[in-house]
Amino acid sequence: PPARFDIVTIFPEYLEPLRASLLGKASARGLVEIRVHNLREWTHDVHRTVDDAPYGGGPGMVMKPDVWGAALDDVCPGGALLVVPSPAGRPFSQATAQRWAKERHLVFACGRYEGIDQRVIDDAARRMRVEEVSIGDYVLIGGEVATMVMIESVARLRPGVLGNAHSHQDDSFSDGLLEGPSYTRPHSWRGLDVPEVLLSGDHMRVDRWRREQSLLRTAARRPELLESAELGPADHALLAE
Ligand SMILES: COc1cccc(COC(=O)c2cn[nH]c2)c1
Repeated sequence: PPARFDIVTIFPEYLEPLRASLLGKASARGLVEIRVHNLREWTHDVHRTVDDAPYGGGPGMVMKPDVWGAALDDVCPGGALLVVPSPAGRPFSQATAQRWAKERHLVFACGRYEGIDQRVIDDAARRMRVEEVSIGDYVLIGGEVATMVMIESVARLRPGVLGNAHSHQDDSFSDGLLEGPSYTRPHSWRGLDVPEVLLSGDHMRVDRWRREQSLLRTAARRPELLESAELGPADHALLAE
């Protein structure tokens, strides 16, 4: 059965890229089902207002609870998982993507302005699972781009979405370390040569070299990942050098 992604947004055209390329093909093949809903369909006034001034004052605007409540009543059946992209959310990671890839139905609420009235989330949590999730420590204009990031990372884990050319078994982070450098032909390019080990045909040596490159790159760029990675004595020896 296809995984279903519903997205509620005031900028439906922002989600057009999901129709293109890989995900477009996956949708066409019935592997995933992506539906985009315009939040303004649930407004009640002639101006189709979705936001209002924040109680307690302060800058910016807050998205109205009644409009969102009406939209989520229609879009979310009981069993769905509601995702709210937000700078204030729990961090999104590959582990989140793996967990969500098992879900039948994900609904993404794309907030803008200063956010969505908290009661929308509190009310939704009465009848479905709700997760406020951050894709990183920076502030976007709205949740649409974060939603595309998350849908892409989840959809690619669904069987059949990726051609078998690039399986996700050996994803980055699959062993908790960063991927090292990659090379392809020609073996010499602008005076830069491919590391000789990769041309050696010695698979044991290649595997060991790649592990070393992952360790060194992780130590240099993301040392905090080393704590949770499974390192053997050879790994510790290399890092101690
Ligand atoms: C729900 O309320 C808001 C308010 C403002 C922006 C957004 C969009 O999300 C982000 O900016 C984001 C997500 N991960 N990192 C940044 C949502």
